[in-house]
Amino acid sequence: MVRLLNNRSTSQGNYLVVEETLELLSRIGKKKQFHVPFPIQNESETNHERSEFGNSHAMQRVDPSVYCCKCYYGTLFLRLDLPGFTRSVYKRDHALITPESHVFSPLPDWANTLGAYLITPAMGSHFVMYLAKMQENARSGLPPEGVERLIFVIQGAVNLTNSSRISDKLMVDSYAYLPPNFEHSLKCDSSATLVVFERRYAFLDNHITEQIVSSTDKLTLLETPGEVFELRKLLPESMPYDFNIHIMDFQPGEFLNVKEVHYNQHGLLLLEGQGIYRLGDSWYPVQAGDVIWMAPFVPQWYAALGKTRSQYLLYKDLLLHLLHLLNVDMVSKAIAGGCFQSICCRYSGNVARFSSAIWREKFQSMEQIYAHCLWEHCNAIVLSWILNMVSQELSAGIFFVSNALRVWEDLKEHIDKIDGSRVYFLHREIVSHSQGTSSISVYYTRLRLLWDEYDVIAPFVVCNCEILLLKPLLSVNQAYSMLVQEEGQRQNIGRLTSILEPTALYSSTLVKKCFHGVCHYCHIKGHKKETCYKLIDYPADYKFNKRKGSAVNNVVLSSEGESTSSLAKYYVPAKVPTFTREHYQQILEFLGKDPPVQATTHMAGIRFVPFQYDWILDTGATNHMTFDIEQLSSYVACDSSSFVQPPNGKTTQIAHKGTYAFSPTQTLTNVLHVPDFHYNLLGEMKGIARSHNGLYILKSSSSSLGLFIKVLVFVRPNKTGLLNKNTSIFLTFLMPSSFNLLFQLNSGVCSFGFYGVFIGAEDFRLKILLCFLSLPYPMTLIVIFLHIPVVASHAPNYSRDESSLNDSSFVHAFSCHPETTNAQNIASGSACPIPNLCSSSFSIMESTSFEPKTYYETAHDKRWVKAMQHEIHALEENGTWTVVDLPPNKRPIGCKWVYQIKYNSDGSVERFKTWLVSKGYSQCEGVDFHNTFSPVAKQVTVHTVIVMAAMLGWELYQMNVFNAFLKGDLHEEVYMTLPDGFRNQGESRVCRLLKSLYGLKQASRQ
Ligand SMILES: NC(=O)N[C@H](N)C(=O)O
Repeated sequence: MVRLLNNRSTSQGNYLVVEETLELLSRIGKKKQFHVPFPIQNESETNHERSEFGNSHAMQRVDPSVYCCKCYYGTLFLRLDLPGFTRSVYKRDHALITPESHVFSPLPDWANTLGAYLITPAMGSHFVMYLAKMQENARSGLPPEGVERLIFVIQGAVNLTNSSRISDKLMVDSYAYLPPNFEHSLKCDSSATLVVFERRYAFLDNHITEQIVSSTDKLTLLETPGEVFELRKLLPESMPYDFNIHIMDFQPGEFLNVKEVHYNQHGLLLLEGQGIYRLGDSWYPVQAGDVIWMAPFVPQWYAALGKTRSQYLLYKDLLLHLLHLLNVDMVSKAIAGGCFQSICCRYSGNVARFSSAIWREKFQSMEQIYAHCLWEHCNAIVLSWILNMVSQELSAGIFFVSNALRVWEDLKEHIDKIDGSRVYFLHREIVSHSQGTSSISVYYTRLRLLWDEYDVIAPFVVCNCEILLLKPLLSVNQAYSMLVQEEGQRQNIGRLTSILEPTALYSSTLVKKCFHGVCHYCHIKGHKKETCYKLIDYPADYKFNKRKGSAVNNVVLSSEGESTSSLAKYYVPAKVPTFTREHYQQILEFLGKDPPVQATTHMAGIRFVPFQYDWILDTGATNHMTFDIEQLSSYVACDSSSFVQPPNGKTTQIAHKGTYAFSPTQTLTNVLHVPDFHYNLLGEMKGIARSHNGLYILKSSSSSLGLFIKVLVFVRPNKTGLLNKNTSIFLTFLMPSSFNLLFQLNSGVCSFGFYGVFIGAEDFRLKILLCFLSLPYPMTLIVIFLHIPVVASHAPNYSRDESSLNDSSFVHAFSCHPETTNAQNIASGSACPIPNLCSSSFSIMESTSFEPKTYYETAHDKRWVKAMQHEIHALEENGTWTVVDLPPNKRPIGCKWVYQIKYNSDGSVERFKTWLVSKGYSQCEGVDFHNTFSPVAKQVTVHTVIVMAAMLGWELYQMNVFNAFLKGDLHEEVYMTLPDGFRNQGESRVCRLLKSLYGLKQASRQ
């Protein structure tokens, strides 16, 4: 190494070359002093080369294809000797292709010629650069239509003949430019090596290019302001030529002054000398024979090193008139090489199309071409937007499409498939997104993102929430600041209310117990036998050393109105919505009580989701309306001029008019079917109901009167948050027969709610309170009456008064404590705990249907009734049972309906599905069953069959059987009660099961 540096050069370039070699060697464990095995080329060798090239300044010029064997520096030779080593590099925005990595193969359409493609569009270029090694009697082929060609001779000589039979002999350093579609032929008698550049010609106006034959020595040196290198250009600098080839000469030590970054792409062949090329962030020692591809905008810089001149040939595109077509975004996009190539391929495809002969015919004038250029420009920009926006997975599929509209439509089609489910997902996210403990700005930002996406992919849905009812409509920012203000206020008073947060409530007061008698069971004063803890078990939170007064929870209102906390830690989240003082007073008013000295309120809860098929009360609409024709028992079509006009000002078509039956005895006539609606609206109550204390008492077609009400019921949890195990609480609302059993609570959760629409009797108040008396132990029930005016003209208005925000006091509650309820009082009507329905307004977001849990929730919903009938029909068809009288000494197991709404991928309801499930847990081994097994195919078995069918070429048929237990005969004697809805009052007959049913011990378990 020392010898090398001393003998040849101390220039930085050599030093780097050698240093790099040493570093490489040290990395592979050969770090030791070594001698350059080959002497540096001497004059005679150089002369030999010169004679081979037959050209005066070919001192270092060699055939690049064999150059690796003749390199100047033994150090490089050493490196190339290493197994698998190459200096070639291929990166996203540049490539160095060195001679040892050239691969030659016969050039198509050329005779006796081997070619090595060095730069092609596969790299991202819009041109090709290749070496053509012509052998004896070699002949060239023609480039494809519309493609122009430039050849430069680097070794040997060729004869060029054109269609006019004019011939030119081209020696080393000679070149020829051959316009697109120009007939020509290159012939070689002995051998020649050419570097060839080809690209699709970008036709412009009426300009055409001409054949040029010349050599570098005939070219004049051009001015290079600010630069020191010598520059010659092989082609004229005129409009028709869309590229040029530069010959650039550098003396040792000279370098590019400008650290160039520009839109042009380059193909470079180093003809002589050596130096350092900087490409992007990489620095490459280069020498004669090396080829470089430079993508647009790759930072580039060259310094000539060594003792002799270095010279390179440089392809440079001149898309002056197409400059706008080059889209920086596309190139700068940080994507993997393959993708990048694809973009450029596609891009060059555009250019190619632009320049094709078809275009030439297509466009008559410059205006047309410019118009098309503009189109291409927009197209390219939109394409780059799309490509930059979509995920890598998606972009892979669209790289090859060059028309932005097509890409867009493809994507739309592609993504539309999941659009529905995305809409559904967004919808649900928006509906269920709650502020929780986050600040309004966090909440707002997240919600805004959801809304923005929703707005884009789903049509605008008119929302009648309170803020949106303001006139003039607030801007989003105004609404935001209004909410922030409100947030501030609430923080000041230390309360945070969120209607979507799970809420429930316990209220109890220090009102003196109303029952003064003695329990007949334990003989202790203050309660009755029915509510005696000794008899019915103590609640877990029962305080044995109890002081007067009941448990205190979240809010304690002293006479001074201060709040304190006590038992909250047991079962109430730290920040739960609380009652405001107004609410509390309202409740007390309902209860007909004076504000106590001390009162307590507990809250816990559930999320409230309305059922789409519920009827929204007292909407103020002139007519009753339903969105669903299926709900009408009889109807007639309306003519196309029938419209309703909701308060949003739009007119909406009425499709039908018909009758809706709430129950066999209660019907609504003249109900309009308005398909555009999302809810059922009960219009003006006049005529169908009379108002009484804010309740609407329905006049029904029969003599019995009904009451519409939506109720949420919360039960106070015990201390540990759990109801006593095995505790079933039956709340019996004494209503018309079908609603007798309202619900059963045997949940282990600390609080729960129930939501439903009931048709009650006229003396509802009395009966609802009476039922509380049958509670097993003291328990506070909060009944929340909800009234949801979707298009109500009397919906709360922000401007009404400053307390309007608190008007989310949709909760009208009353507390009922068995110990505090005076049945006599209530019966005599002196206590009036029924809230005013009219004022209980509550705006709620549209939501999806919920799945009923009990038969009673579905008994009057035609869809569920239909689904149940369908299931029964299928079971009977399959011979699942026969209906028999229950034999003596036999005990039937129960059964239960299970409901599920099946959704399409777009969130719309596909169908209402029901299953009849037997209560197999009450079966006894040896009586009702002996063995348990799996009468349905296991998934793995199905897979095996499919695999076998695929392997053996079987045909597979798929059929859908409505019942899971097509087979699965029962051998045991199992009796089951008749399913709900298919049993008459007092019916004693049962189903003798012949086939398995879900839930049976004999049924599937996997
Ligand atoms: N890398 C180069 O040599 N670039 C040239 N100076 C050019 O683009 O003009």
